[in-house]
Amino acid sequence: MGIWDSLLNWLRSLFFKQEMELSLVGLQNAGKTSLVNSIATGGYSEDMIPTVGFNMRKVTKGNVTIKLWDLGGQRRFRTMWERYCRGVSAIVYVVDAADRDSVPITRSELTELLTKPSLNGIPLLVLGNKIDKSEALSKQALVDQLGLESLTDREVCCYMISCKDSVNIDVVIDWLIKHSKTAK
Ligand SMILES: Nc1nc2c(ncn2[C@@H]2O[C@H](COP(=O)(O)OP(=O)(O)OP(=O)(O)O)[C@@H](O)[C@H]2O)c(=O)[nH]1
Ligand SMILES: [Mg+2]
Repeated sequence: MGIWDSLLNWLRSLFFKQEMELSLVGLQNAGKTSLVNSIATGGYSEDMIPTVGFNMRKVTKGNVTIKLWDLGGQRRFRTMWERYCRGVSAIVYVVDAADRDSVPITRSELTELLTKPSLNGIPLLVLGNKIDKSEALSKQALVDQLGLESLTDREVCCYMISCKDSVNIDVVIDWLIKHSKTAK
């Protein structure tokens, strides 16, 4: 590579390099840590350890460096969700779409989180995970049961995914990259 090419590449990387910060929230066992692994390496494991508190991971996709706050979903950790969602480019809310009994709780936790004034206007990506399971809800059923259509004061998007079978992980990454421009 000539010196001009190197210089051009360097300039390009200066202008196009983007950073974003995201928080992953949702009930325990929804698959948040599995999603981080899926985005970072495409790996998947059945033997996951529940997240205690939170983990931070940095993942680079193309020119975008994504800082991910992977939060614990057990009840005792939910009070810290708001703190880690402040100032992020997007909130990613992961739902176990195959655990139908937990949907009312996940809805009330989401509603509670979104009432926080500090999180006003932050885009929300809702992911219905585990669609490899036959009992998983359809996208429309999940949207209805979570009441997503009534959320009108921010951008809301919903995808159905499987970390296990790597379904729609590419669509999630595209959505994240598109939202990196608003990174602080
Ligand atoms: N069938 C299926 N199982 C999944 C999928 N994604 C995650 N799991 C399983 O769900 C369980 C919980 O996954 P985690 O990623 O640890 O869930 P989490 O949301 O991080 O849980 P906490 O850290 O406790 O909040 C693990 O046994 C995973 O293997 C999926 O797409 N399909
Ligand atoms: Mg976890």
